[in-house]
Amino acid sequence: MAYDPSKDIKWGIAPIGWRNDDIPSIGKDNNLQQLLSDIVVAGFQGTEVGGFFPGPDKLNYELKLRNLQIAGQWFSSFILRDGIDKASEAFEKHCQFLKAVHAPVAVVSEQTHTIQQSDSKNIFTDKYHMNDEEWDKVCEGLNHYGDIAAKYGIKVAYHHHMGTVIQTKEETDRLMANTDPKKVGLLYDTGHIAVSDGDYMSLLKAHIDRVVHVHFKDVRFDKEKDSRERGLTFQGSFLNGMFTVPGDGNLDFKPVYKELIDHGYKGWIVVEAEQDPDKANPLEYALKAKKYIDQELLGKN
Ligand SMILES: O=C1C[C@@H](O)[C@H](O)[C@@H](O)C1=O
Ligand SMILES: [Co+2]
Repeated sequence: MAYDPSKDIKWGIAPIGWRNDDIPSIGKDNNLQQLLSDIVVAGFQGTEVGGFFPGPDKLNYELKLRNLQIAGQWFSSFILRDGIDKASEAFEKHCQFLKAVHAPVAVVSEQTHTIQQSDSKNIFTDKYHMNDEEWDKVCEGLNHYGDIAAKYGIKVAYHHHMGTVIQTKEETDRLMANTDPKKVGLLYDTGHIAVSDGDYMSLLKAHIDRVVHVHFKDVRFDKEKDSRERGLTFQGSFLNGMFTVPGDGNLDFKPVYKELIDHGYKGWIVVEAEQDPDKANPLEYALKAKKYIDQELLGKN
């Protein structure tokens, strides 16, 4: 069948604008029903699973009422800390949940040594760099995850992420080179690579054939500069307004979207903007993102 982006690409928005798994106190009054109904109002087709979501039966029931789907769910991987066998047991449980909610991808991030939740480390300068032995172990473990995920009809979408062992393009290049393309796909996150490397197109162009999931996160350059100058933590930076929804910050999503469709990308594009919901009303920002996507990327009036 001919490629048709209007059918082959699904648009979602992540719960992170409503409630943040890294800081559970943020947005704690926004419940599941409120979140899912806001997503319908804003015109998205689905979301990712948040830490506060219920089990599959209740979740599937609430999704069906609103004709929404689950795109995937974050998995905090600890291959280096726990070893491949123990980490794989946890990953297999994750895949069982994803299968029960009909999600196509597992969003994987190696969290050993991460400074993402640190309340003191400078997110712009203090990340950990793996040695050769650690690199080999992570790549081996991720290939193993690929085998597990395949049993459940799910793909591994590896998330390069600020403050983690795989953050930069150089690190993502090494990961892609040392894992099996049939087992390990890439999650391309505009916001994380823009803050890490500045250039957010090269990573996409280099690995477009591995991309199985996409996060659209915009960056406010003035807030990024301020956060960098003040040496803020990851949480401090997003509470300072570093991230926002597409169309509200300084990244240009047109070449990103063009690159994806020029290469026949099939899958989800999920808007993901962590902000303080008390300052950035989640529904208002979801509507803003959808308007930008419709008008600027899809050419709708
Ligand atoms: O995909 C993501 C999941 C979050 O937990 C994370 O902190 C955020 O920055 C992100 O990109
Ligand atoms: Co992301």
